[in-house]
Amino acid sequence: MARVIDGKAFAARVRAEVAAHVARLKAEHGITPGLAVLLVGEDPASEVYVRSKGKQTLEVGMNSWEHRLPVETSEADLMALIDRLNSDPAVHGILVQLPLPDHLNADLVINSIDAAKDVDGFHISNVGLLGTGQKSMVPCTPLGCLMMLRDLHGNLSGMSAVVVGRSNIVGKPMAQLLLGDSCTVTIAHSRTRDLAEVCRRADILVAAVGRPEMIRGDWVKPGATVIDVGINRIERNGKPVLVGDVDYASAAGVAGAITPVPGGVGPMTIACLLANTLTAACRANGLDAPAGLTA
Ligand SMILES: NC(=O)C1=CN([C@@H]2O[C@H](COP(=O)(O)OP(=O)(O)OC[C@H]3O[C@@H](n4cnc5c(N)ncnc54)[C@H](OP(=O)(O)O)[C@@H]3O)[C@@H](O)[C@H]2O)C=CC1
Ligand SMILES: Nc1nc(=O)c2c([nH]1)NC[C@@H]1CN(c3ccc(C(=O)N[C@@H](CCC(=O)O)C(=O)O)cc3)C=[N+]21
Repeated sequence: MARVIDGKAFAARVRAEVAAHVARLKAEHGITPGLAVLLVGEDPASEVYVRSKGKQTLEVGMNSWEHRLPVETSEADLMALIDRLNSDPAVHGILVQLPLPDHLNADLVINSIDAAKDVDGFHISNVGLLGTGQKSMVPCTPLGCLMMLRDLHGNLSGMSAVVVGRSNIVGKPMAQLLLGDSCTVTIAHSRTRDLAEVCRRADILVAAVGRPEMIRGDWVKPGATVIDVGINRIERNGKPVLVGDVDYASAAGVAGAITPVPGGVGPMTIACLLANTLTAACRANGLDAPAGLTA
């Protein structure tokens, strides 16, 4: 049976490390890192995440602001708020919760955030910096996956990595980070032929598809490390349950290590958001960001 990678415990360690650095920043430099989260409309899943982010931000000693805006908020009003936060020196990180309502252009909104405060790493400047191997803000979910992989394997150099999914928020940045660590990277997607065969080549298999339990045990190379990014709410025996993009029951029998859902990648995403806010606060004040909490 595969070793289960405990993302919840790992995330708690990351948060403790962030909290220690925050305490030192306050004591030695008088700086308190601050994160502003913007939520437009009332998506129930987003509500849960935003509340959880706010709570954990305060727990590590940072300032937290939540801006809840009505669903009919105009692009101009949202961007005016972002402008204010961009020029507020107490705000080191700005996150606009996605998805946005249809009448708002997410690219336009995200690119109006000061790239140095873009703790999601979605701004076009950060995407370009990551792609060219320069210092940037790195998307939280892929960063969390990378931290777990480095912890497990030490050096990823030369390993064969397959990322299933090519979204801008998970699949593509994940592939860039694995490439940066010298993996041989394949990006698979809905048009990939023989997906099962492609997956079976992976020493590291990252699933970011959004299809409940699509990746089965016989797609997994024996001993491979499986990272399941998927968060799918389905009904089983009449009860709502959370499952990943990997069929855990069959994959755990074949893999060498696997992340569960829940308790795997999800908690690491929020821990990395706090790490990125700390990184942004350090850099805004001309200080180095703590190694180990960045890519
Ligand atoms: N744990 C966490 O912190 C986070 C979890 N998530 C979860 O991760 C999953 C992926 O999210 P996200 O990247 O935003 O999703 P998107 O819907 O943006 O992208 C899904 C990707 O999967 C590909 N895909 C869809 N169906 C198939 C298929 N049958 N075979 C192969 N590839 C397929 C799509 O291919 P194509 O491009 O060809 O359409 C696309 O590239 C979701 O379950 C989401 O909830 C997301 C963010 C954070
Ligand atoms: N601008 C932006 N940045 C994001 O990073 C972002 C976003 N928008 N929109 C939505 C997705 C999704 N996402 C998750 C965060 C935490 C868990 C998480 O903590 N999951 C728990 C379970 C939580 C539950 O029970 O619902 C777990 O997997 O154990 C999951 C998913 C961040 N996202």
